[in-house]
Amino acid sequence: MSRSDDAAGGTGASEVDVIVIGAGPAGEVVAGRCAEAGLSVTVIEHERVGGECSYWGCIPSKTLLRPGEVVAAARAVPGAAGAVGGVRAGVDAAAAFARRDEMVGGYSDEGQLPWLRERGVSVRRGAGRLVGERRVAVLAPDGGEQVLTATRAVVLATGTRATIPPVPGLAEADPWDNRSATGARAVPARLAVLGGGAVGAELAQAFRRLGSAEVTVVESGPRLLAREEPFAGDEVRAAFEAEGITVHTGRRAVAVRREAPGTPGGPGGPGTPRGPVVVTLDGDGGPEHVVADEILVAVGRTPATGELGLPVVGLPARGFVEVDDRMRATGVAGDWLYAVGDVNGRALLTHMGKYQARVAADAITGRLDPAGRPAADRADPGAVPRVTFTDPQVSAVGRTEAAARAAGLDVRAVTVPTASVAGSSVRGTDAVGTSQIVVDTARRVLVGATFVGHDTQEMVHAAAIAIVGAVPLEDLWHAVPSFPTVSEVWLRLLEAYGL
Ligand SMILES: Cc1cc2nc3c(=O)[nH]c(=O)nc-3n(C[C@H](O)[C@H](O)[C@H](O)COP(=O)(O)OP(=O)(O)OC[C@H]3O[C@@H](n4cnc5c(N)ncnc54)[C@H](O)[C@@H]3O)c2cc1C
Ligand SMILES: NC(=O)c1ccc[n+]([C@@H]2O[C@H](COP(=O)([O-])OP(=O)(O)OC[C@H]3O[C@@H](n4cnc5c(N)ncnc54)[C@H](O)[C@@H]3O)[C@@H](O)[C@H]2O)c1
Repeated sequence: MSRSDDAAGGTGASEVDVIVIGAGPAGEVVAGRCAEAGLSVTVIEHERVGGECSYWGCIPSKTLLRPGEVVAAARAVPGAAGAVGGVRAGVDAAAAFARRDEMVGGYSDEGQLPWLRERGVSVRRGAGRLVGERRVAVLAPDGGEQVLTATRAVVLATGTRATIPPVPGLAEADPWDNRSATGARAVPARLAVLGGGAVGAELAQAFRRLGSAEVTVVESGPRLLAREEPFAGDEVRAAFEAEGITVHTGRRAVAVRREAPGTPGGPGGPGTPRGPVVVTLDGDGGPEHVVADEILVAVGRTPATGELGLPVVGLPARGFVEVDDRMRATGVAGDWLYAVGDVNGRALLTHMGKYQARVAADAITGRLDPAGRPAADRADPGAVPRVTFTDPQVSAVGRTEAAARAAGLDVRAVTVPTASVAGSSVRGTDAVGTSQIVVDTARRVLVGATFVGHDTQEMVHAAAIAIVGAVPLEDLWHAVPSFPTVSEVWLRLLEAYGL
């Protein structure tokens, strides 16, 4: 089988071992790992190799959060505080945007191609869609179409797009989604954010610290970060309110109006300023309207499956592609169709998509896992790590207390203040947050852990290892945390449990 690399525009082979549709983080990894195992692989991408994460997700959002985080951290350290102004005054938005541009490679995927090239993966530019069993049509940017055949497997890795809810007037108001927000070139004076999940919370704080005078988060559920422990959302809310971000929970936008959309080239003509947007809220307890200069929609994700031709193989035309633990699409016979990453809806996180990609590649190539077992997803749902990069951070892995009980586990949760250890105080005067472990009382092992606080992002992997390794509490007792680190919170938690 030929291994032509047509990333530069060649034609490539029409029959290969594996075809991957979508070259985001999940698609890249499944393609690379299959190729490393000696298979011929073509990956089809209609935008940029690297996907949402690289250009409009993880990377730009974390880059835009970072300046505000550093300035806030410095302000909490007597001796350093004088070197920076106020939390927002110290942030240079133009320089932050320039750094963002650098981190996204100037929105070019040139830097992402060598990794695939080195593995002999062929990249086809165009939109892929299923046209039969193991058959995929590629619609090239020039309108040409070619049908490719996979002798072994087709892997769907097309990810998701921002969901725009059917709120009257919202679409006409030309709202921001994660792409426009992470790609912003100016800071709106007033920003309204619909949705208080990870996207909404991170970007609300990023823009407040980049200089937005008013940021208002409207969340329909009872709290921010609903997937996490309730105390996490409450503590992030308290931090938001302390720095002037308004949070409305239990409220929905029922109408949106923008007098003059005024986008460059739009109804108001090139360069016309956009008029303010007025968001009408339902529910009680707060204002009826929020007025802002931009409105960011962050209410969840819609799988990019509508154009994939799924009915051809007997699957519903839209929605997430359901998979088994080997990442095979359920309901499709013959073990040839796989789905990895956001598109299967299991865990919408880059690292989990890449883990699923390794599982799928090994399932396709027949490689056993390091323990000699057939490749399978053994992390989800019990050991999914996640970090929300707000300040304070919410770093968690495994099940929340409620999710553990819902899964039928008999658990006991203990909490301690993250600030109860010297490492937190040495870091600064602003220590906040709660840390918690959720313990399976029958096995005396961790099934969940959450650390809210500063610099907790690096603590979560220790908890992941404790959960995946099913380390008994009695053994964890001998894992001595260094002094003075924030990790000493582990010791406080074990003591709180009664050890
Ligand atoms: C603002 C924001 C911040 C985030 N921050 C984090 C974070 O900090 N950490 C984290 O773990 N996750 C984060 N995420 C989630 C993360 O971005 C996704 O989980 C991840 O990008 C999913 O990877 P994927 O490969 O499954 O899909 P995607 O990254 O969406 O890639 C799919 C690719 O498929 C292509 N494609 C789609 N349809 C077709 C087609 N028919 N033919 C050819 N190509 C096609 C697309 O162009 C795209 O390149 C964030 C998301 C957002 C929106
Ligand atoms: N740091 C990270 O790892 C990170 C950062 C960003 C995104 N992500 C991933 O991206 C995924 C998508 O994030 P997201 O924040 O878009 O979705 P989400 O599902 O996490 O949160 C969306 C929120 O919007 C609320 N909502 C829904 N409809 C609403 C409406 N009409 N009005 C007001 N609120 C409404 C929901 O109650 C929910 O709390 C997440 O699942 C997460 O895994 C991860």
